Amino acid sequence: MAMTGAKRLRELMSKEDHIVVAPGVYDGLSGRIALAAGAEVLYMVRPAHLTIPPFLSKIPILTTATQTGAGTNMSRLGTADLGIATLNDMLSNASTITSLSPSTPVICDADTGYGGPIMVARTVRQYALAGVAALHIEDQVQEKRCGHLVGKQCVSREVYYARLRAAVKTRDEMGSQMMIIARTDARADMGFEEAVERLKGAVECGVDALFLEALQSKEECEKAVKIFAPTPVLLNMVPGGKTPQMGVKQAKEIGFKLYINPTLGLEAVVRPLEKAYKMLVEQGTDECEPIGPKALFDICGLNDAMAFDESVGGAAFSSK
Ligand SMILES: C[C@](O)(C(=O)O)[C@H](CC(=O)O)C(=O)O
Repeated sequence: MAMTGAKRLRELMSKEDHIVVAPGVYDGLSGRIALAAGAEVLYMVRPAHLTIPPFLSKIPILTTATQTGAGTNMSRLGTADLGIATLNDMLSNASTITSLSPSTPVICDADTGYGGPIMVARTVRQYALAGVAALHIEDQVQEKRCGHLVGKQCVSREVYYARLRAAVKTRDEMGSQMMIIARTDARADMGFEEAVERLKGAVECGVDALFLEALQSKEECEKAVKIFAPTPVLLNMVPGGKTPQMGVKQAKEIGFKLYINPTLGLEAVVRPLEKAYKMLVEQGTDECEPIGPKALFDICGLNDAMAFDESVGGAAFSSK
């Protein structure tokens, strides 16, 4: 099985003096836009039958983003990040995103794994088959919520480790290179020390990287990176969340190997979209600066799809 995205992500993660930056994407359009913006890593990939659209051909192909759970809940289901998206919702969204550019590593939220060890195994298998480069599994209860909300509850260490062992064992049995990232949400209600102990145990379970959710200060960030070295540590930068805001440069200086900003794409669209819809509803007009339908579809590979059709003898889009 080709695991190009996973292999690339491993290469990137092992580069010295390098931090992988993965902007959060939540559907095909946000994925396309992140790719065009030249992000280093996305949560996504491209179908083999499509060549690179001209507007993308000048940007580095090796881009990475993260498929955000919050984004899938909000964008696909119109629900809050309360663990409402199921494996099938996440998987279908992940497949959409990974299909955009197969050489691009896509990192996906796998929440709690969606059940006991047998279900975690199923999740891991399905994500790997969908071309996901890395996923993270956490220790929240099934009725989970966004890691930056209050009132989180965690399962016992034993239950958590069974999830992680199931993930690692399944991945290994498949011969997949997909990375397994252990996330703990214990910091909020159990404290920093418990979160650290949980992740130490996670390393024993054979995971590849660590995600201490909602770190509360710069000092905690520094401590975490130091304690777990050489295991790579991810920083989850949520604008307005529990972790002090820091850019990629500072995160890299601290020693994080992976920087995700899951809600960036959501934050960027909500207010402008709200404004545009309101204007039409309330004033019967719009103030957008149109780029027109053709340019809109070009963002999603219009030219490329038409060229493909013609190259195999299709006549529907031929200009002749
Ligand atoms: C990383 C995360 O799990 C996600 O859904 O992308 C969320 C992000 C968010 O809701 O702010 C998280 O729990 O941190």
